[in-house]
Amino acid sequence: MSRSDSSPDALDHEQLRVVRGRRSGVVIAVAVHSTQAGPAIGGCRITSYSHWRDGLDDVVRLSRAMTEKAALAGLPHGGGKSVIMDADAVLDERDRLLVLEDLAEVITSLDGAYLTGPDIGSTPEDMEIIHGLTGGLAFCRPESGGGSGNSSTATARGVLAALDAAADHVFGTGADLRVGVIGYGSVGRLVADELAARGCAVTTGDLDGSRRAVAEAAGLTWSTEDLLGEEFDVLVPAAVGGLLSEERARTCRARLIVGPANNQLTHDGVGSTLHERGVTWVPDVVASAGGIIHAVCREELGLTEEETTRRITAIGATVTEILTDARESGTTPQTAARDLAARRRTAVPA
Ligand SMILES: NC(=O)c1ccc[n+]([C@@H]2O[C@H](COP(=O)([O-])OP(=O)(O)OC[C@H]3O[C@@H](n4cnc5c(N)ncnc54)[C@H](O)[C@@H]3O)[C@@H](O)[C@H]2O)c1
Repeated sequence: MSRSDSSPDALDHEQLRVVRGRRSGVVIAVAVHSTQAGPAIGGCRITSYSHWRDGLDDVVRLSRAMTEKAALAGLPHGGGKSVIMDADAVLDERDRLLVLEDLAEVITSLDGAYLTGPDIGSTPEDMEIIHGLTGGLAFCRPESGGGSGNSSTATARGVLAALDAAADHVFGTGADLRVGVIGYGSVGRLVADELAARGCAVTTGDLDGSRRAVAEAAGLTWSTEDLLGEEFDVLVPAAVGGLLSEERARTCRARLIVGPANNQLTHDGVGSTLHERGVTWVPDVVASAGGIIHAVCREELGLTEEETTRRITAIGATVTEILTDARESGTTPQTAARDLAARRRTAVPA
């Protein structure tokens, strides 16, 4: 490791850099969890923390999850993540550039071990800038710059593949589903609208009430209630992470939970609570991978859109494998996903 850190969670990381940017003065952390299968990939999160240690915890946790996500998706990559710990520092365009230059400097110093992409607070346009400054170490650039563009459509496609496979596993093929979608944003909207178009009874809600008219026009029921407490066959978390706490896992009334939000569980034990209550939870590292599969396949591997779509849809087969393994071995889907990721990490195709 490049820097010693008191957090034991960071000790399984190959590299961890925490710097105060010399141009911006902002604290930036970059974590490379693994390069075993190839260079680490993972987005750049720009957000504010009450203490820099919280940002460090985030980058460590998120980069480890990226190693699992890349392995489960069959990508020739390990996991990494970067965190810029002051969202206010990028409000002004000139200041934003200084922060991006600082981040690019850290990425360059890692000698190709880490490639970044967009995450909360960062954009495809930011990736264009970092791509230029680092000589190509950023993905998900705008289509106008030769990149693969917005990842929401691919992410939604992956969520639908995961949902279809999991619903077949839990309810049997062709069941009429009542679905709740938490968050009617870029991905949630695509998933909710598609399910409604297929004839499912879909309820959605969003902190942003201005989305209600669009949702209702698409045939959805709008709710201002906490959808975790409502009765659904399937619940799709498509808002922020950390939605499923121990307490909420004990009271939630859905039978299946599958969605794109990253880091849905507040801690690993929540997965066991859901399992004990007979709620099937599809790990977000599997369900949310469509976007990154699209970016890597199009920008790096040079695959056609058709082949890329095939790889995204294969998320469904991975979900079936995980849920079948969990059922047969009596473990949680989380444990089954980790085991499968470990097996795939050593056998990643190009
Ligand atoms: N966009 C992608 O390609 C992608 C890829 C992987 C994972 N994800 C994850 O999926 C989730 C959704 O991504 P997105 O791109 O649609 O984000 P988004 O910001 O476009 O949409 C999220 C929506 O959730 C709403 N929201 C926030 N907190 C809420 C709450 N407590 N209750 C109800 N609504 C709430 C927001 O108002 C917003 O409309 C995020 O967690 C993101 O990290 C997205």
